[in-house]
Amino acid sequence: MAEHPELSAQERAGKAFPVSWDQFHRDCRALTWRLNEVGPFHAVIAITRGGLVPAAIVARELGVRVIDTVCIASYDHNKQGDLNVLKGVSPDTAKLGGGTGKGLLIVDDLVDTGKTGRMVRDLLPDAHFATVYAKPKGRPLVDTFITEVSQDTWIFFPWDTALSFQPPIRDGAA
Ligand SMILES: O=P(O)(O)OC[C@H]1O[C@H](OP(=O)(O)OP(=O)(O)O)[C@H](O)[C@@H]1O
Ligand SMILES: Nc1nc2[nH]cnc2c(=O)[nH]1
Ligand SMILES: [Mg+2]
Repeated sequence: MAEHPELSAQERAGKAFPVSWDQFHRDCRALTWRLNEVGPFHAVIAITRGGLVPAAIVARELGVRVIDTVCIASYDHNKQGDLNVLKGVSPDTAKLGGGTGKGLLIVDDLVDTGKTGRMVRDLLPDAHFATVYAKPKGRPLVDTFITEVSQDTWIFFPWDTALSFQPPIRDGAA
């Protein structure tokens, strides 16, 4: 970050990895196949907001109906600032996890630098932490993930994007 402070994380990333709804759904189902070998889980905890969509799909596939959130804000659009825990797990969920998160499944869309992952690990050290995508810096913090992308890739999620015209590759499209 210090090398190009004027650039956003997205601009520094360079490569774009756009993900469609269909692809995301398939990746979440693939994640659940792996998680099904690890559970059962008492509850699913979504790291908002990006974790809400994968958490809904994973909870549906695992048959888990207790769903909680940890609300963390770090990137303001695409620049990472200080992490801010706006809401922790509810007392009911904390009790299910024996205080340390044992038997709880934390879900997020991705790990990048690992700062968010580190914070949830500190909150619930014995919980299982799953993400759909992982970049190398954050990967050691995740127990289960599906696809690794390089650190200089920016993932575009379907809820942040819309279909738009693309110029032909011959004319210089990326
Ligand atoms: O590994 P890190 O470098 O911490 O980055 C990963 C986090 O960044 C994004 O969330 P963001 O803070 O942008 O909030 P959002 O989920 O509400 O979009 C993403 O959903 C992860 O939670
Ligand atoms: N959408 C999106 N948000 C992020 N937050 C941290 N890294 C990323 C990324 O690659 N894509
Ligand atoms: Mg997030």
